[in-house]
Amino acid sequence: MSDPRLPVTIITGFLGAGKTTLLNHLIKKHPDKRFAIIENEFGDIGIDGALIVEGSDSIFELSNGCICCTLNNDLNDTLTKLMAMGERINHILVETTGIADPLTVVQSFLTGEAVQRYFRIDSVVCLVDAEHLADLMESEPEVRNQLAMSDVVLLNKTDRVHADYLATLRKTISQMSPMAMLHETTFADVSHIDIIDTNAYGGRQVGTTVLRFDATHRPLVVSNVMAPAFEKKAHTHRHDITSEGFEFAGSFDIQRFNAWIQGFLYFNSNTVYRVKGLVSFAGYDQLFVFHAVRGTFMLEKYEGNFPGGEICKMVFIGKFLDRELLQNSLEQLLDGPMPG
Ligand SMILES: Nc1nc2c(ncn2[C@@H]2O[C@H](COP(=O)(O)OP(=O)(O)OP(=O)(O)O)[C@@H](O)[C@H]2O)c(=O)[nH]1
Repeated sequence: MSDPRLPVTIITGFLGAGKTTLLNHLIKKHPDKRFAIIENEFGDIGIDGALIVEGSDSIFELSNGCICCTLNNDLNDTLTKLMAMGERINHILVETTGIADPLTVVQSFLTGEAVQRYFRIDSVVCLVDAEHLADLMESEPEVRNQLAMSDVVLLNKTDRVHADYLATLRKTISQMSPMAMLHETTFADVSHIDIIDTNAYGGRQVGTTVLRFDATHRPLVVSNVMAPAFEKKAHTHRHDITSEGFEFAGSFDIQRFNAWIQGFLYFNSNTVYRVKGLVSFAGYDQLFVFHAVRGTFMLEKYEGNFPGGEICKMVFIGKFLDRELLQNSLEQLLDGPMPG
């Protein structure tokens, strides 16, 4: 008998690796699915929700924190709401923040009898940015945790590195995550790869001895797959990465913006990991999406519904961010006479 529980795909991967891009591919690839999406953003100004293509009526945004620590209770509340939605959904996609430890997110689905009875983790999918993996493995412990917890690894952005280098990356990844299925992708294109309903997580549990079963709880047995009852560890990891969000009711001058952002990213590429924006520019009657991952950036037309008006939302994620300096710099980019 097939497992009647609601499958959950957890999408992890460092900042800018391609998680939202994958999510959009999955929605388009599976028009038959009634997805609920849990979108977690590290910052008070949410942008990712606006970047998700049409196809799901149920998007839960958990912003201003990380579901692996401060927002863990919010995640539990969301799971309670999802349980009440019944047949309206048949698969859950969770996009974690780029700095989340997926273990804690996984634990949320394995803690509490009602949750264990209702949900099953289908797989933990990790997006890897081929261009930046080597540097990030050195500086960001979360990247190692994300790889270690994954059942499926998508080595993404293969267009950004030399083909010979991919062999080295494959070796590094298989050392960190020997049990994961590894695929190479560009723009997280999974049209030829099965990601949904692979039961990779359950498959991993059968016969594995690395997960510790807590003898004080009776583990649920469903289709011969044991769900381990994790002991919730005190969560000690500390994010020294911070996020600063800004919102202006106005438009940027495109030339000032271009000149400033290029210099800013060039001089701060070691500390600014990610910049996202939804921006209007003076003289253009549409919104633009701005993405920067380290020094690389792109600007594209916003395809979603835009009620009109002028708005500029920018989010910066990195280390040692100076809010006041950023605020002053962005104000100078607004259309009109340069402020004092
Ligand atoms: N060159 C290239 N760019 C990519 C690829 N995949 C995604 N991108 C771009 O990388 C940027 C970040 O992609 P997202 O999907 O937003 O990344 P994310 O992991 O959701 O980012 P966060 O939510 O900030 O952690 C966007 O501009 C994407 O278009 C790829 O394979 N190659």
